[in-house]
Amino acid sequence: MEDNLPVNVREYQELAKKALPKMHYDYINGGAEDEYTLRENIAAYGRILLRPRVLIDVSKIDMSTSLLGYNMPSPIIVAPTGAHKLANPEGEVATARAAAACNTIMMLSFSSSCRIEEVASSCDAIRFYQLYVYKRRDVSATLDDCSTSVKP
Ligand SMILES: Cc1cc2nc3c(=O)[nH]c(=O)nc-3n(C[C@H](O)[C@H](O)[C@H](O)COP(=O)(O)O)c2cc1C
Repeated sequence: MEDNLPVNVREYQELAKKALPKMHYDYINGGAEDEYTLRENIAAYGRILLRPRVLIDVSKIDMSTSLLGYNMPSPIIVAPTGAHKLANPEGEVATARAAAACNTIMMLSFSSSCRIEEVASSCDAIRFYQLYVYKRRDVSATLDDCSTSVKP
């Protein structure tokens, strides 16, 4: 394995900061308003302590679970996040391919920088779509039709 691979979120964060234009990095790294929820989310994860299973056979571990009837190898999915092309020219198509490689669920954001059909046809990940219900219900209905009509 390469020595210089990032080992945690903080190290990925540092790499992203170097690689991305400031505006794109700030959008991805920032939270809404005063970022109270962002800080609370990080603190919440910090309160979850993992007990190391020292001297226990971990050669066969099973973290599999299911979500809405879909089986997956671990309880980790791609949350809906907008504008992936800010970070990668292939955008959500690349993210969906990564989700498929991990056998996990790709949840496409309403603010996707790729078309629903484009993402759907690019990989066989299990795909969810995040739909906002607008005052103009015809807009929501069109997106709903579009997301459910693409091939499973
Ligand atoms: C850059 C960015 C873009 C996001 N875009 C969306 C979005 O388009 N739709 C949405 O429902 N949530 C969006 N979110 C919220 C995430 O889906 C998720 O709820 C949030 O990051 C908290 O999840 P976490 O605690 O697992 O990090 C976005 C979050 C980030 C950081």
